Amino acid sequence: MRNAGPLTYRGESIPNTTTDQRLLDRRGPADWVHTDPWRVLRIQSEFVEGFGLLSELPSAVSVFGSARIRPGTRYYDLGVQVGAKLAEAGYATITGGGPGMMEAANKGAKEAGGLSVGLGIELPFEQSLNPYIDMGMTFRYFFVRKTMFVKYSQAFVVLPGGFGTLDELFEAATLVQTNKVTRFPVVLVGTEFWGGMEKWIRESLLENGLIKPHDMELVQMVDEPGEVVDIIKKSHLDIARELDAQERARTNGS
Ligand SMILES: CC(C)=CCNc1ncnc2c1ncn2[C@@H]1O[C@H](COP(=O)(O)O)[C@@H](O)[C@H]1O
Repeated sequence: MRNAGPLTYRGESIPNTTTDQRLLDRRGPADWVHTDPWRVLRIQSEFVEGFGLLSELPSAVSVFGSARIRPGTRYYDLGVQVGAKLAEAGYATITGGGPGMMEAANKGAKEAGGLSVGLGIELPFEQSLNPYIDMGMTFRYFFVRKTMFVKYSQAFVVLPGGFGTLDELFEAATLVQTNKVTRFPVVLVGTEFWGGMEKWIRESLLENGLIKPHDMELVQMVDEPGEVVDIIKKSHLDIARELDAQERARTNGS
């Protein structure tokens, strides 16, 4: 008889090698490393690592913005202030971990004593997580990384940025619009920067009936870092009250 892990073999069914021998004794062809079934395992391991890193994170806000804005500019300073205000309000700051506005928000958060998190992405050119990150992970897959931003933060703040930032903004807007996430504030910072887009959304999307009037309220726009935090705090307070009322109604009803 032979036990192979949970399996039992007897008589002629007993294999002539052990599982360890089959694993360790031969190399075999390596083509499977480049196949989708193997990639699925890698994708799975990214979810496992990401959930492991972030599942005990305190309340957090994801901050998005351009990778290209340099230190010493007014937008960079705005990013630093946003990170600092979030830290002062007790929120961890999660960014894409890269340079520019991501670095600015991480810097502000860290220097104000908050928890600063960076979720980087593997890119075709060399790049490392910015130096203001307390906890970080670099992802291979954009879609795994995006899940982490949504799952482990309670609000999105969007600073000036390009295609990457727009992608993150509209993903959030779509998730809220389709009720995939509920009660999730999305705040744009910089009326001068975002005002043109809001006008276009109103004139082209709303007026052609491509979005509903209340969809315009899914995203709020402000200038001051303090206002960003006020909106998020108010929204979270409203949610807490609503959950409390639901709980009281449930216990009264039972
Ligand atoms: C200098 C350079 C281009 C570095 C790129 N390095 C990056 N590192 C991490 N996240 C990034 C990077 N580029 C884009 N992203 C993601 O896309 C957004 C910025 O893209 P963009 O610069 O607005 O379009 C960020 O919020 C971030 O989540």
